[in-house]
Amino acid sequence: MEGVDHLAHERNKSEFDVDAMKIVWAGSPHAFDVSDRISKLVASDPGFRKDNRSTLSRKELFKNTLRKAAYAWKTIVDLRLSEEEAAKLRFYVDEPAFTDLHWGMFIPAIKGQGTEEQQQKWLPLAYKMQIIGCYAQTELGHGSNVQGLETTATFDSQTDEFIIHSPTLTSSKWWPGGLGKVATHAIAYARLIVGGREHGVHGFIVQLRSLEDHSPLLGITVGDIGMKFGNGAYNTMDNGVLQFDHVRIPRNQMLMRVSQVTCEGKYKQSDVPRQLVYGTMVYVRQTIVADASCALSRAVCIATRYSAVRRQFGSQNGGPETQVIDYKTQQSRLFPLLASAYAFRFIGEWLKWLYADVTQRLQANDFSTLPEAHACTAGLKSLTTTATADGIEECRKLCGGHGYLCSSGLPELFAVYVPACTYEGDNTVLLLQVRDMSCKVSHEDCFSAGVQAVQQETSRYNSLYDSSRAFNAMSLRCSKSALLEAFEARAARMSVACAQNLSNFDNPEEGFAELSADLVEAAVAHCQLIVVSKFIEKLQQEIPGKGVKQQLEVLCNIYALFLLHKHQGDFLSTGCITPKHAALANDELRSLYSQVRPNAIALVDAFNYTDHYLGSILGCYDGNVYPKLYEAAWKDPLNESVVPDGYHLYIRPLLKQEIRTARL
Ligand SMILES: CC/C=C\C/C=C\C/C=C\C/C=C/C(=O)SCCNC(=O)CCNC(=O)[C@H](O)C(C)(C)COP(=O)(O)OP(=O)(O)OC[C@H]1O[C@@H](n2cnc3c(N)ncnc32)[C@H](O)[C@@H]1OP(=O)(O)O
Ligand SMILES: Cc1cc2nc3c(=O)[nH]c(=O)nc-3n(C[C@H](O)[C@H](O)[C@H](O)COP(=O)(O)OP(=O)(O)OC[C@H]3O[C@@H](n4cnc5c(N)ncnc54)[C@H](O)[C@@H]3O)c2cc1C
Repeated sequence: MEGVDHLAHERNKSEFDVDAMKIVWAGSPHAFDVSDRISKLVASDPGFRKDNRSTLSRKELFKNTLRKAAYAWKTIVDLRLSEEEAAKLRFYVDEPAFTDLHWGMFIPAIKGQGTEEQQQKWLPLAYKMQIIGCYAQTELGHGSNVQGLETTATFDSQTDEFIIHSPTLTSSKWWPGGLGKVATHAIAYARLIVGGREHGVHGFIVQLRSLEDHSPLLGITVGDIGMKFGNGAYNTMDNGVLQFDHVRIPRNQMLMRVSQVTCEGKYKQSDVPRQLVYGTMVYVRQTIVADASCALSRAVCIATRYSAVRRQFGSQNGGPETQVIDYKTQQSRLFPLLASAYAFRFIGEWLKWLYADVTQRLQANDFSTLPEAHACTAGLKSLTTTATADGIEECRKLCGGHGYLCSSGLPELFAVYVPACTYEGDNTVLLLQVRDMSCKVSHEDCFSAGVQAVQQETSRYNSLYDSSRAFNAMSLRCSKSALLEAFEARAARMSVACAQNLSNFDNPEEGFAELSADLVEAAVAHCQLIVVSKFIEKLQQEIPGKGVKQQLEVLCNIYALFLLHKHQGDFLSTGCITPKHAALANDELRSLYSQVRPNAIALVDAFNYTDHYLGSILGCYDGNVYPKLYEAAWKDPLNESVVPDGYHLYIRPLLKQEIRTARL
């Protein structure tokens, strides 16, 4: 029935103020207002329709993306949207496009690595989209190993130019989004050579295409790298290939905040650390963490609403069957993901704060917190994207057969999301960067000390071990500090074990390589500790709204106890908890799931997603799933004719046993 809310009875059960939770989720009343307004604007504009993506050919899909990007820009300009509103609009349009890289990497790279003069020249053009940029770092032969890039930038003092060149096939730029068909400019990373000496990888602004007719400039070979995973999905993006054949650019197009080349051919390194060349990646990794909560919450919203609609088994005396959300197994798979979505929201907020703090310090030439920012963004990007990709797939399974339909929205969401585990740094490679993060992570101090500090860490571990032995059922249930200490003790113990094993090797590099799988596990433990500690910190703030804080307390406990249950081997083997505690944690989880159950629908309503953004029949707000699935099936292009194309050629001869003579 049109207009009936099939989930109203679920909404009536909720025990907290959903509107207040919407503000907590958005971050502030202002952020809620912007997000709410812009999401509705996009949802109500047919120009942003997206329900036909999976049936379009690549060419149609890409042209449609170009149209939408142009239409989005027109909307932004016509409505004079602020930078914040424009970013939200691109977010809710919900289609990977060249604009992501233009706004998300090209502009930040110029801001972070360009001199004042370079920023003044290039940023106004980029802000008005009079040039469109991409971020061309990865090559066919090297992605993770940035120092292994082969493209060269050789200074020619005679002409005051750099010559950008791809000396080998493997030096071809490969993957940059927006490069394939759209970008007019690139930040290209190349090995700098001045006076025959190499100075490592630096960024250069290179024009690729004519601003008149879009043809590639002299010496540039450029194109798309081909279809990627999934129908529709990330194929709206023109990931590209690029070769330079001795392309000349003026000297002042090397990004020169970190180091400079003078017209006499002198290479000068400023006080700024070399790692700032990697600064754009730190920025984007931080935004990827915030995005993880969006993607996971979207999948969880779909799976939760559908689980309340779907019924299987358990009918008593002809009454309705059981809603699948009432099965304990469904709850134990779904509710930890709901809790993770909230946990990632808050860690994203914290990381945003951390990044803003580092940026402010960098502007004042204080580079002291850069290593920690790098370790935290790398580790948390890895943790949250892995959990989100796995979580989306779990949500698909939680929706049974219908989750496999494109109209559930979940296959496309997974296909679009899963490369987040690879881009901006492969998740394993990034976890290996967490080696500098401290064993002494607490909620005041999340950073630094170094795995080598074995003695200090061992004594820290011992004291944590003593306090964690004081655990009992009450402390697991009521005391956040007991939980936090268990996570601290586990992370500390795992780091100490790595450090002790490392000290058995004469050559640290060899030890590091040999023990890298253990180091990765220790890094995950640290990152989980940070997420738990920041969730607890969030709860220490004032949170207005009836019952809102209580719901968040429950979710925080679920997040922590679920991890404790899942990784109980680590917790038990490090002696942080006893088998009895592990069993108590499990009992407590079941009780927490029962507390979430009546609030589950309201907790996903708090994400405030429009049906347009969700893009899922199973997740639609009114829960009117079956008529919508039935209707959508008939709209499939295959159903345009009753007898399919190909009947006379392939089906009829088969039925008439003429197949051996038919020409296939
Ligand atoms: C709003 C946002 C919108 C849009 C964008 C979002 C999504 C769009 C979708 C996709 C876009 C995708 C883009 C890309 O993928 S761009 C390419 C990204 N590439 C990578 O991430 C490569 C991964 N590799 C690396 O980051 C590094 O090379 C790696 C850290 C793995 C290398 O380590 P290594 O130690 O071998 O390197 P060195 O260069 O020798 O470094 C030595 C030293 O420096 C420290 N370090 C490394 N990276 C950083 C950094 N980023 N910041 C600060 N410090 C850094 C490193 O730890 C070493 O320290 P130390 O041990 O103390 O010497
Ligand atoms: C959709 C998408 C969009 C992208 N967009 C861009 C873009 O806009 N600009 C750009 O420049 N790049 C882009 N990239 C490239 C991306 O950044 C790289 O693919 C990524 O950094 C991984 O590097 P790689 O491909 O070299 O993986 P590899 O390093 O070759 O990884 C292969 C395997 O080796 C393992 N491995 C590698 N090194 C180590 C190690 N030291 N220790 C242990 N294991 C290791 C990895 O864990 C992985 O399992 C994009 C990639 C994708 C998929």
